Amino acid sequence: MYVSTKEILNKASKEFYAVPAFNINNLEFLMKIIEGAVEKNAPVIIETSEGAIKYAGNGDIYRGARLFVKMVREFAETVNIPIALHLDHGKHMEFIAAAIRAGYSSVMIDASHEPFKENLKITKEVVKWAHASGISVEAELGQLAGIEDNVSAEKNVLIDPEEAKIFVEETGVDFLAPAIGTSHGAFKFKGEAKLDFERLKRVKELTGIPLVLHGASSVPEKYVKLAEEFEANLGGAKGVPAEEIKKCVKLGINKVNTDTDLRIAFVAGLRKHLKENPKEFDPRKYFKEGMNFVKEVVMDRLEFLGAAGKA
Ligand SMILES: O=C(COP(=O)(O)O)NO
Ligand SMILES: [Ca+2]
Ligand code: NA
Ligand SMILES: [Zn+2]
Repeated sequence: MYVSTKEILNKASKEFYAVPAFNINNLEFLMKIIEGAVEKNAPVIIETSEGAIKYAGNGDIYRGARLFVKMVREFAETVNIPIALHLDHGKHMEFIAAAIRAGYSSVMIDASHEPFKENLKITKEVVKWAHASGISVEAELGQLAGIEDNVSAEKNVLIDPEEAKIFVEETGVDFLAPAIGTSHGAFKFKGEAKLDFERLKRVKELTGIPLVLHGASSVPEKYVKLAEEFEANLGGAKGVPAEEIKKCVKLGINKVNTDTDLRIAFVAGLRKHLKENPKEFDPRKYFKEGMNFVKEVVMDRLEFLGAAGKA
């Protein structure tokens, strides 16, 4: 079923488990995410960044958004697990407009690089606008270091729990992404992962709404090693250990954004297959191994987040 993200996340918030939000850019990743979620009998959130929409629409934003809605709805309406489609890191109004018009389940307005008051103002407008079409909204407070699609933040600016309370009350936002120490991409931490659990606990207490963990890929050693065996160069790649993410779920994280792990799993399989099958030129064959690794990551994540069996 194609459902609202709010429905999926309110249930998860009540029962203290989390649902992964997997980023896609194409059919191949979408197929394996759905397959994995069906096998795990789990709800799943599909999300696309602004870059993914530009990529799919070949620059035509509305066409890209519409293509993803049609692909995801086609899958959702033929399986009996709840599936939502979410605009990830919406920063420009034309993407938010396209996602709302195309029929996304939810949109993120990411104005977290703006000063608090500005972020609040922008988010409040988007909430009014999206809610008028029955679409739920995610916003972000604080900044994740690293590249966020087209905005690069130098350093982590952690969320202020007291500000979060005011922000949620004033904007009516449906779910909130608190910056608590993660960052996007494959190179997250210099040393050990350090997430501010106390701060997360406080944000949940003061807001009481579903919370989102960005930059939540674990960058599993297994796929990094395999990719490097076949000439990848991912030296120093480091993610958030699954145990740390599980602690976040216990403290109130309900949506766990995962992009990098699928990319690394896929490229490991692709490199391996191409190297081992120099005669192969059928994409249905040479994509297969990487697609199966994507499915492995999906099923493992659904399991450890507690979403398995919750469809
Ligand atoms: O936050 C993410 C994904 O983060 P990763 O790079 O850790 O997969 N998307 O919005
Ligand atoms: Ca941001
Ligand atoms: Na998001
Ligand atoms: Zn993110």
